Amino acid sequence: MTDPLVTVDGLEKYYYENDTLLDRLTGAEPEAVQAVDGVSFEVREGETLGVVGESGCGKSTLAETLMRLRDPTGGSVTFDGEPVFELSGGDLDAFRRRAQVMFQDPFSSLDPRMTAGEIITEPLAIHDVGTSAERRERAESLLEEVGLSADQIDRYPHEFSGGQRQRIGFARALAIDPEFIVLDEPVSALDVSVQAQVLNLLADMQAERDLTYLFIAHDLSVVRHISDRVAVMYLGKVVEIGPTEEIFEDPQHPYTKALLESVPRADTEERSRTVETIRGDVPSPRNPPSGCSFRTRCPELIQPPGLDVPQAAFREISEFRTRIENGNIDVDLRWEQVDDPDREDRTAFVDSLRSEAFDEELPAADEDVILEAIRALADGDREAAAATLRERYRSPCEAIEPALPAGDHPSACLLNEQPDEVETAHEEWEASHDAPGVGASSE
Ligand SMILES: Nc1ncnc2c1ncn2[C@@H]1O[C@H](COP(=O)(O)OP(=O)(O)OP(=O)(O)O)[C@@H](O)[C@H]1O
Repeated sequence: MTDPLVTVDGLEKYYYENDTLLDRLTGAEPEAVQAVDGVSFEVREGETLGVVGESGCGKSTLAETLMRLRDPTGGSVTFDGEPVFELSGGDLDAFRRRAQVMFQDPFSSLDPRMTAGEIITEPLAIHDVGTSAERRERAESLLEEVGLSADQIDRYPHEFSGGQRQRIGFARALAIDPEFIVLDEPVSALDVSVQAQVLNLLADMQAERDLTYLFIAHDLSVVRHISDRVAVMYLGKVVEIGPTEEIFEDPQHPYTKALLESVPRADTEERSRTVETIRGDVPSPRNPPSGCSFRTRCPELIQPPGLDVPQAAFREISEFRTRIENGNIDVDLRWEQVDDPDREDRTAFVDSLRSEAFDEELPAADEDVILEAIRALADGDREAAAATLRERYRSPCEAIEPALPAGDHPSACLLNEQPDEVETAHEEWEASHDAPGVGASSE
């Protein structure tokens, strides 16, 4: 289980949505959706690497790009020593036989006009393997292998249940005897009871046929039992990767910890504890946050040197800052809410926004700074409000981009061990921000 079968190195897939002729004529910069943004990992022979992350974090784009179903915008993939994006002719054909993909939705990924037998044998026909009688025989035995019966070969997808359709999809992926299968959310659309059966089938087949899997899911509990290692993705990047038990027992990245906190617990004692789920929405991959992309939702955001606000309050301050920086506070609406069309009662405006934005008690010095910022907003000076908060509350997490160091269980977080260049940048940043309000505004 040590040799890598698949090596993904700095893989990048940006979608350029606004790259129209007009944009090109006017010289407008195309707006990139940074769906996969510099992903590196290995899948070792015979193992299952689970990839998890919330919807939209780039899992399917990663799968499709590494299978060469989409063109990458950067990086490379190596399959058994061969550079996948440079293959052509017979070598590309061989790759397409050795690596298969099985998609999520059992209701849309199978062609409704084809019988189970036609669906399963299609890859064999494409690659011109066997006579049609041999292919039919192969489909019958595959149906049996995946827990269906050979006499269902002439039925259409609508005659099968969701779990049975996934079995057909899996039989199709197995038809050509691949070594590597990308399973893209193979059980997400199924009931929990059926999920377990399909997962068992995947595990049995892997053992029987020495398969290597890349198993994609948005749900950590699904990958736990089938994966040897797990990679956690957030906004197009891998933020942590490691052996499955370590990821579950000793998660390193605040995002992984938050994902684990949101997994429902079986045991009652644990179920009753306070579970802090991940706050806020995933930022747009068109405009990901600077520095660490998880910082806008992170419960462990690092404070600048010399500042020591209780963490919950710091988080509220940071969220308030983000709203101001992004222009997400409607000043006109706030004045309407305080019922002051002449905009004279600044105190009412300040009290109203202060109590809406903060549940936490703030230290006196911070209370003053927050009120100063809100007064600037009341005066219509959003930039002054943003600058006031930026000066005191700028976090290294927004200035420095963490990276995955080498090792068995790395995580991309400034709180954890980082590659030398990131450590150095962090130290230099700290040195130039020695106390709240000192030097911070120079950036
Ligand atoms: N063809 C496309 N053109 C432009 N943007 C796209 C395209 N396909 C996906 N995206 C965007 O890229 C990002 C990543 O999408 P992707 O489907 O890879 O994520 P995912 O983690 O697989 O999500 P899900 O689990 O919902 O499928 C999303 O913001 C999505 O809107």
